[in-house]
Amino acid sequence: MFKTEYTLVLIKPDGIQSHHLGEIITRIERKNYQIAALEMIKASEDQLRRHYSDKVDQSFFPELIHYMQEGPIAGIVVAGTNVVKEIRKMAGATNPGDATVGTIRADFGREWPDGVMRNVVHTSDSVANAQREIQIWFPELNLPK
Ligand SMILES: Nc1ncnc2c1ncn2[C@@H]1O[C@H](COP(=O)(O)OP(=O)(O)OP(=O)(O)O)[C@@H](O)[C@H]1O
Repeated sequence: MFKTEYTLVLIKPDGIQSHHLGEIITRIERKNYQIAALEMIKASEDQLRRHYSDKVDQSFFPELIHYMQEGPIAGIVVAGTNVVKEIRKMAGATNPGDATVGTIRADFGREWPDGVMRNVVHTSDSVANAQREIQIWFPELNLPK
C-alpha cells in the first residue's frame, strides 16, 4: 500500500523573475505528482521568520529575509508517493554551484554575490517539516491525514 505524502515547494523570487515558474511546474507534473495547492504569495516577515526559524542565528539570515521579499513567490503543495524525497532530489544541492546538472538549482540557479544563496526553490526536507511549513503558507488548507 502506497501512502500519499505532501511537500511544500516555494519558487523563490529569482525563480519567478527569471520566468521559470511554468518549467518547474512542468517538471513536477512530468513526474506524475499532483498539484494540491498553488498560490502567488508576497511573503511577510512573520511567515519567513517562522519558515526559517532554524536559520535566525545564521549570519546570512537578514539577507535571506531580504531575498525572499524581493518579489512574489509561488507556494505549491505537491502530493504523491515519496514526494518529499523525490522533489528534494529534483531541486538539487543547496548551493547551485554544487548541484548536479538536470536539477532545478543547477539549471536555473544564478550567482549569489550578496551573501545569500539564490537557489530558485525551497523544498521541504521531511514529512513533518512539510506539514509545519504548509501550515505557514496555506493556513486554511485541509489535507487528508
Ligand atoms: N552558507 C550559506 N550561505 C548563504 N546562504 C545560505 C547558506 N546556507 C543556506 N543559505 C540560504 O538559506 C536557505 C535555507 O538553507 P537550508 O540549509 O535550509 O537549505 P535548503 O534546505 O537546501 O534550502 P531551502 O530550505 O530553501 O529548501 C537556502 O536555500 C539558501 O537560500
